[in-house]
Amino acid sequence: MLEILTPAHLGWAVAVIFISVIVRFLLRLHFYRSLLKGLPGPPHSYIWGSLRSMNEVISKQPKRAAPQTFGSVIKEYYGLGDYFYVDPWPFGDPLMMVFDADIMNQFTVKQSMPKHPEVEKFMRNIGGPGNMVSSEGAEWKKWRSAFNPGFSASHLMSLVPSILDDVLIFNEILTKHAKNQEVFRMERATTSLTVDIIGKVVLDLDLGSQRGPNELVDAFMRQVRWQKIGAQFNPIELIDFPIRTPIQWYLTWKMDRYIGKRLDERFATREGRGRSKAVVDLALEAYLKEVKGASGDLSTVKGIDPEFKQAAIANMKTFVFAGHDTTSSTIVYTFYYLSKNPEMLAKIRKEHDEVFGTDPDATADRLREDARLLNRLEYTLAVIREVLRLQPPASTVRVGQKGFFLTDPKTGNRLPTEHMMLWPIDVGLHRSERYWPDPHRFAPERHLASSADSSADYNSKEAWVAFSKGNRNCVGQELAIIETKTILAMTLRTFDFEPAFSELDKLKGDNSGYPSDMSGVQEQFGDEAYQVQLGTAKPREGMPCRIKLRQQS
Ligand code: HEM
Repeated sequence: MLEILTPAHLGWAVAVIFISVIVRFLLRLHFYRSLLKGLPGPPHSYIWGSLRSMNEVISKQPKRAAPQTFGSVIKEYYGLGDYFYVDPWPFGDPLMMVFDADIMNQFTVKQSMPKHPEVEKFMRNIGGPGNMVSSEGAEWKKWRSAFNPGFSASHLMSLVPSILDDVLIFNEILTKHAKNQEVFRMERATTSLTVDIIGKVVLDLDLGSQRGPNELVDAFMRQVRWQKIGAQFNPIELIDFPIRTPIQWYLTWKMDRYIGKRLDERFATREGRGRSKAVVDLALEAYLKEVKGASGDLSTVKGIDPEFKQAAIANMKTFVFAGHDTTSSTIVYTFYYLSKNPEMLAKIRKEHDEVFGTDPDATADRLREDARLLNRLEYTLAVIREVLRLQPPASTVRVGQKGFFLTDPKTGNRLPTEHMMLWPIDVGLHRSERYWPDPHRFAPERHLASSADSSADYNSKEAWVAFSKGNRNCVGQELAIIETKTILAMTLRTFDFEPAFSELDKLKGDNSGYPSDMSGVQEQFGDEAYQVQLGTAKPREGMPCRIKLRQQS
């Protein structure tokens, strides 16, 4: 045998493998480059696809800017229309970037196209197989219906007292920062707050991450930092897998073990507990329904089936992730925009005085008595919607299919989607002059039904997509709004907030995972608080800031 394998044979084998790899590469290059022929987009070449033209624009942006912002700047730089195609192969699939609400509706509402495989890849380490964000069809439906009761309006209102307990701790932390007169990263504080809130909603557990370290939260935060953002935006991801992959496996194992234990505990103690709408208990309820079957006999069920348990864990993790990251950024950006717009800050404070009385310290009691007071915060809701318009933390990404064409509403042209990633660009829709006059201006009035502001355009809500649209829209949107309103009601009249990007150097090496890097371009859309990608899109550098107690100022 060994005699047959001469060096010449080995040489030939290597040459054949090498040539096949090259041929395959060239065939795929030809395939992808031909796919976009004649379609609108930035300058495209046979060798580079759209990579060079993308780079021309992206290199002028802050180096850590969130990829979801790039579509808008590419559109503006090359003067493109409300949809166009980009070809980043071999770093990723061709993208169809959509800035038109009608076209977006065609693949999210009229027909809900499946999530792109990149979503599954993104969720693999944060959720896992069977998670609700990336699953499809019967599996997705099963979980969405199982969890829906956990997000009913009446149940969410019943959560307000528990949210208040966590916000009171948050206020103690802010008070300490105010008294110490120190610069700190607001995003760290709001993330611990929203994690603690979601811990109760999902696991019926006080994770206590505002007070000190927690194993699950620590693993989660590290996992988010190791999350890929796509090789087309960060090419290092093509080669760093020997380090990234084992770390991600380890963190997944830690999170699964923690949540698995909680599931077992809840399973063992399920009798004697009344009907609970914590996500963990809704998952168990779905399981018991499934195993009970037609016979209705549960006496033989001694534990949770491993396959079901794995999917339940994936969904718990998904809720913990989706339920804190996005809300945390929204709160931080609300503080930011209000600090830049004192007259709006005065207006929202006035609304809180009117609804809760003029003593801010009595707000928690008022809300414990009647959580429905939150429904009266009309201006506060407009502020939150406007923050989410300018800084949406997440978006949906779908996959095109053979035979599935979109229609240009202006020309009636059929637009191909096969082999494409279909991406409604939230940032682009939200900052489009076509839908929002003076689009970069922070103007909550746009969302009020009774506004004298002439820029308000009430018919344009179809272009507000912060929670996505259609049957895959955000299941946690009401919770996010209730939570954010509660936090704002409890903080805005007690503290004055001030961004402190110029003092970033004081936070260098603070173990937050943020680099405190002030080099290069540090503005996007005329704003220093641009979004970076860390899990979802978050405020740059975790929003360094100073805070003052109002009686101090
Ligand atoms: C301001 C806060 C939030 C924003 C902006 C937001 C945004 C979004 C968006 C854009 C999607 C669609 C993602 C996609 O199609 O891939 C989504 C889905 C989802 N969100 Fe949220 N979200 C927020 C808060 C929450 C909260 C608090 C929870 C949980 C309690 C949550 C749980 C989920 C889940 C489970 C999905 C998947 C729904 C499905 O596919 O059926 N989100 N969210």
